[in-house]
Amino acid sequence: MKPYVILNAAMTLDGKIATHTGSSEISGKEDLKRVHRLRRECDAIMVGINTVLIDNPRLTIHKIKADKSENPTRIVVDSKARTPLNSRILNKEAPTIIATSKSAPKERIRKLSQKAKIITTGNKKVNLKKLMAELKKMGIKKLMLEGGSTLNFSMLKEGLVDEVRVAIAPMIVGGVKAKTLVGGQGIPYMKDAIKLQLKKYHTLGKDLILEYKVLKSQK
Ligand SMILES: NC(=O)C1=CN([C@@H]2O[C@H](COP(=O)(O)OP(=O)(O)OC[C@H]3O[C@@H](n4cnc5c(N)ncnc54)[C@H](O)[C@@H]3O)[C@@H](O)[C@H]2O)C=CC1
Ligand SMILES: Nc1nc(O)c(N)c(N[C@@H]2O[C@H](COP(=O)(O)O)[C@@H](O)[C@H]2O)n1
Repeated sequence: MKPYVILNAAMTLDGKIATHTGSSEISGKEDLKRVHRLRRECDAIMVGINTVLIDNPRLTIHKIKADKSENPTRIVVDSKARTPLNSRILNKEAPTIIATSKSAPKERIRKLSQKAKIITTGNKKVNLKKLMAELKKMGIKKLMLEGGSTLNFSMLKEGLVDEVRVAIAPMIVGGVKAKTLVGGQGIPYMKDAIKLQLKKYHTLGKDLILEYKVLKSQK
């Protein structure tokens, strides 16, 4: 049992979700409104620790009108409990969960537990399947995965993503070190690629929105 997971991101035409310096303002203002409407539909938003360290995101609904009570729960996948105590994700605008592993230092867990709920799964890194099961038990039915590149790969590889929604901005930045929509170790052979089915597409301002269903592998 797991929540229904929607991976959402904005990328340039060359598939980058940030430049090599970490700059990532890609979506146009219309797309940001779409993203925040999607946030409002979800019970939780999940990101990887690097996204927190680089972007210091709020992960609340703040580009459209919404009541504070509508903010989804924020989740950081943070094996070693590195989330800075002054990060915006730990403010009082919404509940926060820090998903850690057994390798996290006890003292960091103690400090973070004063500001967030801690869920520990996995030995060295977070066990995403177990985390998803825990979240479902807690009543999280619909989860928005908001990156970054490394976490997107792990979630797709584990078969935990149900839908992929991307905004393609009419921009190209290049750079071998610039993060792409899906990074991680990658899949060695094209025959083993994660297969998708295009369900919807439309333009939104200057961006092109593509919505895919993830096809479950027959392994
Ligand atoms: N344009 C967009 O829509 C978005 C862009 N970004 C950008 O993505 C970049 C960050 O991406 P990444 O560096 O790839 O980091 P990430 O945000 O995906 O975090 C990855 C880290 O999560 C931790 N982790 C723990 N357990 C894990 C597991 N089982 N699987 C995977 N990761 C696990 C590891 O420490 C790992 O290095 C930033 O520059 C950010 O701005 C992030 C979100 C959306
Ligand atoms: N959809 C989308 N478009 C972009 O251009 C982006 N840079 C992102 N980034 C994601 O949104 C987070 C920032 O959220 P707040 O505005 O601080 O609430 C950022 O950390 C990425 O996860 N997404």
